[in-house]
Amino acid sequence: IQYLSGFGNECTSEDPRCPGSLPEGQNNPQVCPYNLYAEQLSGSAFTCPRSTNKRSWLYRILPSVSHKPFESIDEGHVTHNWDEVDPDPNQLRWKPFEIPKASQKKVDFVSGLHTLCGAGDIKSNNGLAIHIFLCNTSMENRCFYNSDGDFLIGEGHTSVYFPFQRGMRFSIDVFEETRGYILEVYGVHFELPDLGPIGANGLANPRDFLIPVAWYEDRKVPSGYTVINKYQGKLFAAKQDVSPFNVVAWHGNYTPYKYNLKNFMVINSVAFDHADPSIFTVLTAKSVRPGVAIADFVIFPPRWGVADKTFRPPYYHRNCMSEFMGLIQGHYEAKQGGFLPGGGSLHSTMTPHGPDADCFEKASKAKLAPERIADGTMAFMFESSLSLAVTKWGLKASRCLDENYHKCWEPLKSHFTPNSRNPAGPN
Ligand SMILES: O=C(O)Cc1cc(O)ccc1O
Ligand SMILES: [Fe+2]
Repeated sequence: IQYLSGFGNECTSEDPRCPGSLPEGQNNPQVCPYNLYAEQLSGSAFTCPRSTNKRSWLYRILPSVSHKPFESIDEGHVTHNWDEVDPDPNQLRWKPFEIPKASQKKVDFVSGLHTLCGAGDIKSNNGLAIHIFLCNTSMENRCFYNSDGDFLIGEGHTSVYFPFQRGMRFSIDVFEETRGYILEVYGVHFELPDLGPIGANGLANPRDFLIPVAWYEDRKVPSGYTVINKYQGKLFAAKQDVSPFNVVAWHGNYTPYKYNLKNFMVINSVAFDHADPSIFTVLTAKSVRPGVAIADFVIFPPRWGVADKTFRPPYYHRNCMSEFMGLIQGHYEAKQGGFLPGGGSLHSTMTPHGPDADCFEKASKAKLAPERIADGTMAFMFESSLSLAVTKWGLKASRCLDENYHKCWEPLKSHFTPNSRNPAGPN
């Protein structure tokens, strides 16, 4: 696959098998080149300001409307019911979510979707959901699209994240038992965070976002191709007799894209103190309140720790935001044990959290030489201004909730020495 690069750019692309397939100078010729159908995909209201206006023109073999009616299907475990269980402010941690064995049951991306937590309202386009997918089989003659919002999808083996924006169809192939995390935001799109005093460059650089070029298949599927749609939180399926991946040419700024987390340009403290994790924001889905996100996607990438006279791991914290964390690979610096790749944790609004007792003891005594932090590791956080509710699957059916999580802080003891200002005086 070839890619164009840039974040949110206006691009044009033609499948090289059909040169000249993009109409010249207009979007709706009476007859399109190669007798294609013109179809607009709108990712924003027509009337959005230019800076947030998103749409693409697709030139396809058949328009998307060539399908049989949608019917409700009973697959996966997606929900947007945030009242399934009573609220629970406790620190929650999940062991690695179990992937079904292919030898026992074939499960693809859609049938392996499970909603873990979320908040807000799908119908008024305000909120988010965090889903886990657990699958062992490729989607065969099936594709998926989400009417409710954008899906930011990451899986465990690569460090590549795929935001599939609202309405875009995709089909996921897997080569082994596969697990991953999805951050869904309703009604808004992910953006690059502003850089402020950092300047014009840094964090996730726009040119590292890759957009696939046009490529079509003109494939009849007599047995039926199934288009699955998540609409108002429920799954529906419609049959058609051709592949939907029939776009010969397109232009616009509303496209699928992918980003490799290894390209993240890490900025951090080079003098003293632990900077807030917002310095590691890859993408943000903004709310209408300035500086307040529906959800931020934040990573904890491999880097150098060099801060002097500093307790270097994450500080103890209570936050008005909700913090869901996952681990793609390696170990997270604040929790050496218990937080495992493929698991997760949720520290809800104002719920205390921070390094486990072991981490505190070690980091308080450590010699502060320059040190590689998180080599071979990729942890991430979905941080939201909404107060998240956990689903029945998350609390019970997944059978992965770690009942002993709170014990990692139990050994914390007072070191208070009221008569001695040990160790440091003013600098
Ligand atoms: O480990 C966490 O919970 C996330 C986190 C990271 C950090 O560097 C500072 C604060 C914080 O809550
Ligand atoms: Fe925190």
